[in-house]
Amino acid sequence: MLDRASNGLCVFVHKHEPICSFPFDAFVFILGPFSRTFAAGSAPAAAFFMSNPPSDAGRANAQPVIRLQSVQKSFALPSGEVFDAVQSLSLDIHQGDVFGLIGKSGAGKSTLLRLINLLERPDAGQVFVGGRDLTTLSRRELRDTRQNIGMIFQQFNLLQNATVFDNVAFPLKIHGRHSRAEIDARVRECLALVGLAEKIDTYPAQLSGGQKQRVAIARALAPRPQVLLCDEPTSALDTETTRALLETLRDINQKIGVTIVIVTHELSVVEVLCRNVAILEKGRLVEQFAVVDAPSEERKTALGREIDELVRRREREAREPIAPRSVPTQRSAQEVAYV
Ligand SMILES: Nc1ncnc2c1ncn2[C@@H]1O[C@H](COP(=O)(O)OP(=O)(O)OP(=O)(O)O)[C@@H](O)[C@H]1O
Repeated sequence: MLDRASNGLCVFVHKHEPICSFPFDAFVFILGPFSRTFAAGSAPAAAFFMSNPPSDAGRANAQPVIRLQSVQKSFALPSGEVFDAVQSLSLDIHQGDVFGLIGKSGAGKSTLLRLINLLERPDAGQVFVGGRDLTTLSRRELRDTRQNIGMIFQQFNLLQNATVFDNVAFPLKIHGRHSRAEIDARVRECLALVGLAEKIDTYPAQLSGGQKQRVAIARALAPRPQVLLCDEPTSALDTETTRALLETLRDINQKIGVTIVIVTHELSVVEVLCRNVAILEKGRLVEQFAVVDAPSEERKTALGREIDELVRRREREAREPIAPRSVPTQRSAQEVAYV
């Protein structure tokens, strides 16, 4: 049985005992795509999966996989005032891209990301994913269309009392239209993709933070989405684990062409992973550019200039010859001999 707790957590209850819990919106999001009501005419998500990212030339003419048109989102504050979190924002993201959303705390990054799958419904504007305007869909149609949009969260949101296998299989089982053999094969495929094949029978508590996030990625990819939304996926991870996870995300993007949209406050994440970036200030898009482009003197924002500086530094490091080994001094040679 499922219950919604007052603290916003979704709790699975058996004989009045809570079995596991995680944020309600995460549950709605994971569950949503796997309704039994898969309409015959809905977006053919599977057809998109395993497609290669188009070339830059092809992308220039292609329809964006995500199109936000003048989206607006406000929240009512306890004081009675209205806070404009996202203000008349338009944005195109193309198939196969790795797209970063950055900005200061409170700039509206997470709200914007959640507008893409309608975890937040815009007060105005349109949200197109895979060519469908999500704002016009019925609840049932939206559930079906969300098959096409995976999402991972900062705190992983795994089912603690389920094995890695069951966590990844969860969305496929709920959908109810896959055979056991299909689910088994798909779970193994996704775990191999994130480098966790050997952890299939372990529980989340036995995994490191980085491994938990990989399980979350595998679960998000299980239904073969066209888009993967990542909300601060490395914020709870140390530097080394972050680097490994970014490599995994890049690898996934290159292997299966899934479009990645990532919210982060770490500029190094943008520099290492993203092809394009949008900078938000007070709910508005103030700058957008291709990270791979040569640094430009025309950057409008401090964050844009900082990303340029990171790119320049990386280029300098790549050009610099490897420093020659220092010749040991007489003293250090003695120390080596002593050891
Ligand atoms: N449900 C809500 N009710 C009221 N205000 C909200 C709600 N969700 C977000 N906000 C407010 O909207 C603004 C933007 O929030 P959002 O989480 O999108 O920002 P962010 O750029 O992701 O910030 P951070 O980097 O700190 O996570 C913030 O001031 C936040 O307090």
